[in-house]
Amino acid sequence: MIQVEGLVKKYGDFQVLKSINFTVKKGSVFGFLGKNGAGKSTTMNILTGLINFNSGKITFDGLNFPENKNQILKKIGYLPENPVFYDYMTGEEYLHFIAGVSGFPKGSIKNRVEELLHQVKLTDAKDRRVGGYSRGMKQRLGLAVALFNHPQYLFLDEPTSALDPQGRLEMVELITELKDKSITVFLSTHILSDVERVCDEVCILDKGEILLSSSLEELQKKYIQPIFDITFENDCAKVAEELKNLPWVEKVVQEKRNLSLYAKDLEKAKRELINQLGKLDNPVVNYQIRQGNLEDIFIRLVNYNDII
Ligand SMILES: Nc1ncnc2c1ncn2[C@@H]1O[C@H](COP(=O)(O)OP(=O)(O)OP(=O)(O)O)[C@@H](O)[C@H]1O
Repeated sequence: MIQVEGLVKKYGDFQVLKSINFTVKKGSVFGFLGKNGAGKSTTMNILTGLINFNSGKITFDGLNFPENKNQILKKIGYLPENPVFYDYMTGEEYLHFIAGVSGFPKGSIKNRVEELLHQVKLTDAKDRRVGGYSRGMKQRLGLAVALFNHPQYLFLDEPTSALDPQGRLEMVELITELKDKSITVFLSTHILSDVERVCDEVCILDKGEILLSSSLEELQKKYIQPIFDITFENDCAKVAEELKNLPWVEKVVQEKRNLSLYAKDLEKAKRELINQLGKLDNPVVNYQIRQGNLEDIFIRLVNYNDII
């Protein structure tokens, strides 16, 4: 278990992390979410010992960090956002190189490399130069590096954000397989559908503060509610302004002719919305009530429109 209490990080006068608290349960996949600049990489860099922090307490399985840094780092694997390789080496050579520099027992290297290449599905590409790998393949090679020493804790910084849908799917599948091996995964991302697929716990960081920390299941129970999606014949910015002011409306998100309405009082919304729409001079061409997902929760909690 990782416990973070009152963690503060400052750069000069700028407080990047404003006394944050969270717990990562053993064996869970912990989704650490936030917009660009929220402080995700800073938190990961602190937890993986790359940078210091100003105040607060961090423990890994009850062991204080950084007092027991060397002991703790042995249990950690880290895949940075943009892993860097020697492009002239093949995937297999690169893993042998990593084994050498990390002091892995010589007699076991060959087997471990083979095992990892198989695990990250690069066996067929092991003799190709890394320079010719796709981004997805490079991320998977980076994952193999992070997994080399059988870590108990794996930190993945935006592992899917630069990938195409196929690459993302492959990475998410690999993370799901790690869950079965009881590795605790700390996954920083802003791709909400990936979080929904693979995470057990979710923590939302916004401007250096934790907005919410909960299991995905609780979050869905508490926040997921139906959403009214309406398409108009014409741009509906004016309609959105009018609806926003109604007492039973929580939030309205509008783009061109489309509008999504989140209701404070669902029963009232079901009855009143139709009446309101009938009074407008902008005809409705589509109206549906849809079950919300994690993206909708985010839109309600923070303005995530710029990243989704
Ligand atoms: N070395 C530094 N010196 C000064 N400010 C920094 C430094 N590193 C990060 N910051 C600032 O701290 C804030 C948080 O940055 P961080 O990289 O942790 O965010 P993030 O949530 O990981 O965002 P992204 O998704 O863009 O990587 C940003 O405002 C950033 O400009």
